[in-house]
Amino acid sequence: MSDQIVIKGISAKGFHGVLDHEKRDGQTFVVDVVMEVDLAPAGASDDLADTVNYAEVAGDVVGIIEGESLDLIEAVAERIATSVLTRPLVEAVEVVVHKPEAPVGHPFTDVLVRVRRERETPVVVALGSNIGESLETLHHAVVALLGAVDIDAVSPVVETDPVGGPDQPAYLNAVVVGTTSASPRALLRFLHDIEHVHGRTREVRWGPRTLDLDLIQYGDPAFDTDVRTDDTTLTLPHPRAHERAFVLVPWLQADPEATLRVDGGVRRVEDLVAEMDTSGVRPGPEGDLLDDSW
Ligand SMILES: Nc1ncnc2c1ncn2[C@@H]1O[C@H](COP(=O)(O)OP(=O)(O)OP(=O)(O)O)[C@@H](O)[C@H]1O
Ligand SMILES: Nc1nc2c(c(=O)[nH]1)N=C(CO)CN2
Repeated sequence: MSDQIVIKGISAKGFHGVLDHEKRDGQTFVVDVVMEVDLAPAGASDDLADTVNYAEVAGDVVGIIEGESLDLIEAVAERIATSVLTRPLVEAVEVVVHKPEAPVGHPFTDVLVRVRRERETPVVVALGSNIGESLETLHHAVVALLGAVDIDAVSPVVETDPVGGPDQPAYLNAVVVGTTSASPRALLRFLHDIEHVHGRTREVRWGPRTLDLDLIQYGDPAFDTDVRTDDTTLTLPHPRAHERAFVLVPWLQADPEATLRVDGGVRRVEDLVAEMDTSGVRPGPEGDLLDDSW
């Protein structure tokens, strides 16, 4: 990602510092923020909703400078970085906090700290294949996912009866859980690119496919940090995940503590699985999808 939104020289009075007089009298702090954001969607749509409103970010930064008194500019920078990363479109942020009136005791022009923080959002990706060498395809897809996802766990492979669509062969399904610094849309594009490499075409709804990668969840509903969107090009959480044993059974195997937002409420995947018919899901070929012995 090379696109950036840069705000330089946001200036406000704060009361941060180790010394008593710094906390009492205050001084000027100056902040630069560099946000890594995919600007192509806003470039095409000319719509503020597709990007990050820099005025809002500047307002948040001033709020932190003027807010709770901290000892260290490191802590000020960290709070600003955390605040900027709550915006789902920001994939990474660099924050510089300058303290040009710092009590250094010698002539100087500036003192500053610089931090860079990347988003590390928990994500769940479901994989399916029922055409070609499905096991090999799933293995290659999991390895390709490493380009955007730090993988925490890969489920065992399950063999599943097809759900919906025309008459078609059984599927191999699996689920990957991990974290990503990519935005939801950037991650979906990445998934589509992997599908494309494996010759995925979209002709029949729920029809047979060489490879299907679905973004099931982005963020953690247990901490209310999951992204919710009704947009048909990216719906989160995936609108059919809660009723699909071929997603929930392997997901539970990969993460026994998993939770999913269903109709606005947070449900344990373990409970959802206990309530559903799982007779169409069987153990698949044994082995580790990340292992290159396939
Ligand atoms: N959470 C999501 N994960 C993946 N694709 C999504 C998601 N939300 C919306 N989509 C959109 O759905 C479109 C169709 O995706 P796809 O062809 O994989 O559907 P499908 O696998 O046949 O059906 P299903 O969506 O029920 O799994 C994609 O172009 C994508 O933009
Ligand atoms: N068993 C199974 N059935 C499906 C699957 C799948 O991955 N496994 N994917 C579908 C559309 O995404 C439709 N039906």
